[in-house]
Amino acid sequence: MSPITKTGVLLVNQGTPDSPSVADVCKYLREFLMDERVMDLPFLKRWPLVNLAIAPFRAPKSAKVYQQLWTPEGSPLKVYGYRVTSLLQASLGANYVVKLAMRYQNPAIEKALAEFQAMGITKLVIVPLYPQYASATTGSVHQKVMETVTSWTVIPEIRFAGPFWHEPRFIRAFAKIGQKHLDRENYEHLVFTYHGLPERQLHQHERYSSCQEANCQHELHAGNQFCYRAQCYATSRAIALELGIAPEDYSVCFQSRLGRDPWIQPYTDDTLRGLAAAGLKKVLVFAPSFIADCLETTIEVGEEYRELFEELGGTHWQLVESLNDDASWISCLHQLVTQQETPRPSPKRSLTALKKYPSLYPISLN
Ligand SMILES: C=CC1=C(C)c2cc3[nH]c(cc4nc(cc5[nH]c(cc1n2)c(C)c5CCC(=O)O)C(CCC(=O)O)=C4C)c(C)c3C=C
Ligand SMILES: [Fe+2]
Ligand SMILES: [Fe+2]
Repeated sequence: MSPITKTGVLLVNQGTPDSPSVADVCKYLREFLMDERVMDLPFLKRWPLVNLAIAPFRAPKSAKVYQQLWTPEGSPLKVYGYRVTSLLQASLGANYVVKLAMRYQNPAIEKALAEFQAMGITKLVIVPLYPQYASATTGSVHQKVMETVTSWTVIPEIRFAGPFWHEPRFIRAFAKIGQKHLDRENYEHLVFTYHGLPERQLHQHERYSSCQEANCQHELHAGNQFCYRAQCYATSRAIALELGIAPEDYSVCFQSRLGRDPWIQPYTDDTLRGLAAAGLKKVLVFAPSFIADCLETTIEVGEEYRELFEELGGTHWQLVESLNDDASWISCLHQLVTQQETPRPSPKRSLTALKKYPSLYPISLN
């Protein structure tokens, strides 16, 4: 029997409820928020907080919003996930088997990995679909995959691709979609809004990435390369550079705060209040911590923040569509899968991104 030479590719996104019913949303929230990397509290504090307070009270409210988001084919995150999986399979060809998994709920990571195992595949590329690294997202996917394969007799060769906050194909894909809006309307300002994180999680990141700088939003280099906040600012700089937008003409902010603890600032609602107070009325909004439209983009940014901006006197709050099944995004994924390793900020490597986006790495790395 000839050995299996195919490479398994597992695309992994955050996950979404199986249906927009209160019961399924509650199940999803429980699994999601019981992840210690998401709610970084000891089990005895996390369990009652999630199961007795947050999930049962949040589920009915979130279910209503999911009902607004739901399409006839299902949740957009999953619908686009499957489309991207087929398109990437076509792009990579017969030497690869591409599957989709979600970190929480379905399709489950364990099931996808078991299918690869049953096929005899011993070489895997895992692609967490988060452009910027966070322990709560990318880190959690890595952990789940490693926990799953740890009991196997033959542990496959595994490469974790990304993060890809600086990949030129990713930057250009977002810029190209944004440019269509800029061609149609004369926007006064750009906003880059990212999913937030509790501030204390950022400090944990900083310990691991040795980022001690208060101003990591201005610099990204080998020392702070895993700082989520620094990566978000670097993505924004790169997209703005690609579009020829000056630093004073865009703002970076963080959304989706949950609970009372401080999250990374500036908050998106404060930023848009500041823009409205400055008399700005036409704003184009990017959400580049997401690679597909989902609750946090379509509803939170596209509707809730738009309503707030309009109440404050704004006339245009236009969300740039996410990458979804865009051809340049598929080409970015192809590159992430087939390149030997994901380029990182380093003085020794000649990065395409470094040449194209020198301001991403503004300091000496010696
Ligand atoms: C982009 C990366 C994401 C980070 C970082 C992240 C951190 C994070 N999220 C929560 C709590 C919630 N997030 C919710 C939805 C949600 N989050 C992401 C991505 C990141 N989360 C996505 C893509 C989605 C949308 C999923 C969809 O079905 O469309 C939700 C559920 C929705 C709601 O009830 O509002 C919660 C809750 C925390 C606590 C956290 C960091 C610690
Ligand atoms: Fe989230
Ligand atoms: Fe930092």
